Amino acid sequence: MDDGPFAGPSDLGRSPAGRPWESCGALLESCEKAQEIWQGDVWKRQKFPLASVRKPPKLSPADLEKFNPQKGEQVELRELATEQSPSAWTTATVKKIQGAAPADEESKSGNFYFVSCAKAAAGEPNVIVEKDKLRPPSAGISLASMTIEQATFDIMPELHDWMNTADASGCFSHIEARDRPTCSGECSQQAGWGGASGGAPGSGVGLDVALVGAGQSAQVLAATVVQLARAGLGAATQGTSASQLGVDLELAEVGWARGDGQVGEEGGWIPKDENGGRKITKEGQRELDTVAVQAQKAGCPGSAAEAGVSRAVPGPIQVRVLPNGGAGDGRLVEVPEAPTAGAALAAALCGHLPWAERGEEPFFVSERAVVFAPNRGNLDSAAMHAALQEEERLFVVPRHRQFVHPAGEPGRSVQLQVSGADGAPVVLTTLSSSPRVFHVSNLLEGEHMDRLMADARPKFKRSTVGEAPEAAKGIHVGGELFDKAAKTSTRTSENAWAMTGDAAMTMKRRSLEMLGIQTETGGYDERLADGLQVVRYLQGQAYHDHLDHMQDFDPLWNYNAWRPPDVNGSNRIATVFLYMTDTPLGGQTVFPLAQRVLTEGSRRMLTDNASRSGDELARAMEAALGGSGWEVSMARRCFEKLAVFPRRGDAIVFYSQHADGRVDQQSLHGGCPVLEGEKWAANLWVWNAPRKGTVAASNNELHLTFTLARGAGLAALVRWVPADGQQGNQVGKLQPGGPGVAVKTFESHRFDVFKASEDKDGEGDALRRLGTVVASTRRGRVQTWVVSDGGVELQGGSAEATVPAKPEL
Ligand SMILES: O=C(O)CCC(=O)C(=O)O
Ligand SMILES: [Fe+2]
Repeated sequence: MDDGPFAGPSDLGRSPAGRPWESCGALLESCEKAQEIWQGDVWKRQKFPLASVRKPPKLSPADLEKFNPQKGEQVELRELATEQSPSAWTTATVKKIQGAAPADEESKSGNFYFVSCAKAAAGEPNVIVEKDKLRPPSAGISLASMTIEQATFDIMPELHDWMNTADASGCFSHIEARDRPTCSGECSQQAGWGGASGGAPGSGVGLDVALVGAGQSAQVLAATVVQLARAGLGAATQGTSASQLGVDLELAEVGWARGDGQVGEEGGWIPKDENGGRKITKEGQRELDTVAVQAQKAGCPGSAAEAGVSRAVPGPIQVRVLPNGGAGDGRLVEVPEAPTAGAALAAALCGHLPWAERGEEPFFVSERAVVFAPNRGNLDSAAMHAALQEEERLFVVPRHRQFVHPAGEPGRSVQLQVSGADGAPVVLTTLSSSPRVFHVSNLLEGEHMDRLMADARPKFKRSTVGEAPEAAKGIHVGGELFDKAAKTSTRTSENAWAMTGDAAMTMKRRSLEMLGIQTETGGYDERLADGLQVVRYLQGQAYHDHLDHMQDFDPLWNYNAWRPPDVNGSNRIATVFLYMTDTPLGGQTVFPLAQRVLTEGSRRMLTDNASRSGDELARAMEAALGGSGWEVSMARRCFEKLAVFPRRGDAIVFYSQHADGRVDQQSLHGGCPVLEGEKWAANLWVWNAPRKGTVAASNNELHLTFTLARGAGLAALVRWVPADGQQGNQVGKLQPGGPGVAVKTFESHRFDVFKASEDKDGEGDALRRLGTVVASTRRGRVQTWVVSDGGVELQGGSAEATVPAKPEL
C-alpha cells in the first residue's frame, strides 16, 4: 500500500457515541480519506473516512494532575490493547469514588473510581480503576473538520542529515505543540517526514508533510525549515542567503527557534532568550524578511493555501466577532497569541457584546461550522489560530443556545469545514434569510442514498400522525396539521424510519456537524435529532404547508425553552431535507412566506430544469391531481413562490427557530404535489437540546398538587395556560371536601386557578382568577398549592411565588 503523509497519532471512532475511540496512527491516503496504521503495524490496517478520525486531546501532566473526576461525572476510560484491537478510550460515568489511602487525599492517587461504561448493558458491573486509567471526556476534533494540506518542501542538502536527528524532532514537536494542531508527526522518523518520500523535482530531497488543522501551516513549516537551517547549520550558513540554502520563503515574521543551535549561537544568529530558548536575531530576521518564496505544494483542492489565504506566521490573527446568527461584518478582534483559553479567551473575544448576546459561558462557532467549546477541548487560542482563517466570522453562542448559520444575501455560498460526500466539503448556499433557508451540496454519497432507498422500500407506510390531543385540534403540531376527521389528509406521502445503519448515521452525524450543533459532551448525541425519515411521494402526493417545530401545547414538555435559559425543554430548531431522486415535474419544497430572489448562486436550485408553458403545467396538474382539492392550489403556488426543486444529492436546511430560540413562524413550508415521476427524500428534524422523550423524566419533572384551604367554601378550577396565548386546558376542578388536583408538569409551565361556582362547569366570564402558579423546580420538585378566596399559596412557602391575580376584564 502506498503510504500517504502521516497525520500523527489519532483516535479512531468506529461507531456511534459512547463506543471506544481506538488509538491509531492515521496515514492520509488523500485529503479526503485516512488509513489507520496501528502501532508497530500489529493490528490490521484499514481505511476510514476522515470524519471518524480525530486528534486525541492534548493533556499536559499538569492537566492530568488537575483532573479530579467527581461522582456522576463523565470521563473517558482507558481500555487496554488486546490481540484483536489496540488500546482505546471509552465514555464512562463515575459511579462511586472510594479512597484507599486517606493520607493521599490531596493527590487523589489512592482513590479507586467505580465507573460504568456508556456502552455497557444495564446491570453490567462497574469497572474499578485508579485515576491514571481515566481522562477528561473529550470530543477531540475530527480530521474532517480541519483543513488538511499536503505540502512538499525542498530541503537543502546541508540539512538532510540533521532532519533525522532528535533535535529536528524536537523542533517539529515544538511547532506542533505551539500551533496545535499544525504539522503532526514525529519528524523524519515517521512516514511522511524527511527525505524518504522522494523529493521535489530538481532538488534531490523533499519533505512531504500532512499539515493538519491550519490554513497557515504551510507557511509555518516553511519558516521553520529556514530556522532549522539557521539553528542546525549555524556558522556554516552564516552569510548565506536562504535562497542559496535551497529554501525560498516570503514570510516576514519568525519569532523563535529551538534546538541544538549552539553553532548558530556562536555565530550570533541565535541568542538565548530569557527562558533559555532561542530567538532569532534582528539580523537574522532581516535576512528572512528579504528572501523570496516558494514552498512547493501539492495542495488539495480548496486548501487554504490555494484560496489565497496567507499571513505572517506566527503573527496575530484577527476574526470578525458577531452575535449568534448575526449579519454584517461584526467587530474585528485579535485572537490572543499567548496561550489563552476558556473564560479568558471568551472575554477577550466577545467582551464588547451586550450581555444578552453573549450570555454566561458562551461558546463560539466559526462561519465554516467549527465549534469551539470547553467540552471539546478547543476553546483556546492555539486551536483557533489553527482552525480559523484571517477575518473569518466567528459567532458567539450563549450556552443553552445553538448556533444558527448566518444568512447573508441569497446566492452567497460558504464552504464548511465539514467533510461530506466522498470527502468533498459540504457547501451551504443562502436561498432566503427569512425564513433562513440554505441549499446544501455534498451532504451524502450516492451509495448511502441507494442504501436508504433500498432499505425503506419494503417498509413504507402511508405517513401518519399520532392521536391528536383534544387541545391540538386544528393547529399544526410537529409538522402535522391535526384534523380529527382526516388526520393525514394533509400529508399523502409514505415514509419509513432509518434509525441506525451506516447511511443513516452518516447523514445524521454530518447534519449535526454542518449545523454546528453543540451537545452536553461536545460529541455526537443521538438525542439532538429525530430518526432519519425516508419519504416517498408518488405522482399526485404532497405535504400541505406546515411548521416543523412543535407548538407549545404540551403541559408535559417545555417547547419554549428559549425563555429562561436555564429551563429544561426543547424544540426542533432545523430541518435537513435531502432529495434522493430527480423529479421530472413538481415535488418542490415551497416556502410561501419567503421572498424569492433569483441570483447567479441560487438560480439552479430555484428553477425547473425544463420550464413548461402555462398550458403544459395546467395539463400536468390536471393529470396528476384532478381538478380540485388543496393540492391543486398548492401546485400553482409552487411555481411562483420560493421553492426548491428536488435534484438527487441536493439538500436543503432551514431553521424553525431564530438565533435567540424563538420559533420562526415564517418557516412555513410544504412538499409540493409531484406532477410527474416520484420524489424520494430523507428528512432529519434537528432539536436545540435533547428531544422530548430522551431526557430522564426525573431531570425536569415537577409534581404540583392543588388543594382547597380547609373551610374555604368555594370551588375552583385549575387551568393550564400555554405560552403564546393559545387556548389552555382545564386540568381539574377542586370541590369542597373533594380530592386535590395533581399535575405532573415542567419548568415554567403556568397554571391559572379560578374561582368557580359549584353548580356551573366553570366556563364563562363570571370566573374570578384567584392566582397563577408558575412551575419552578426552585421551589422543590413536589409542591402543594393551597387555594382560598384570598389567593393561591405554596404550602409551607410564601405567597410571593404566585403571580398576584389581576382583576379580570
Ligand atoms: O417534501 C418536502 O419537500 C417537505 C417535507 C417536509 O416538510 C417534512 O417532511 O417536514
Ligand atoms: Fe416539514
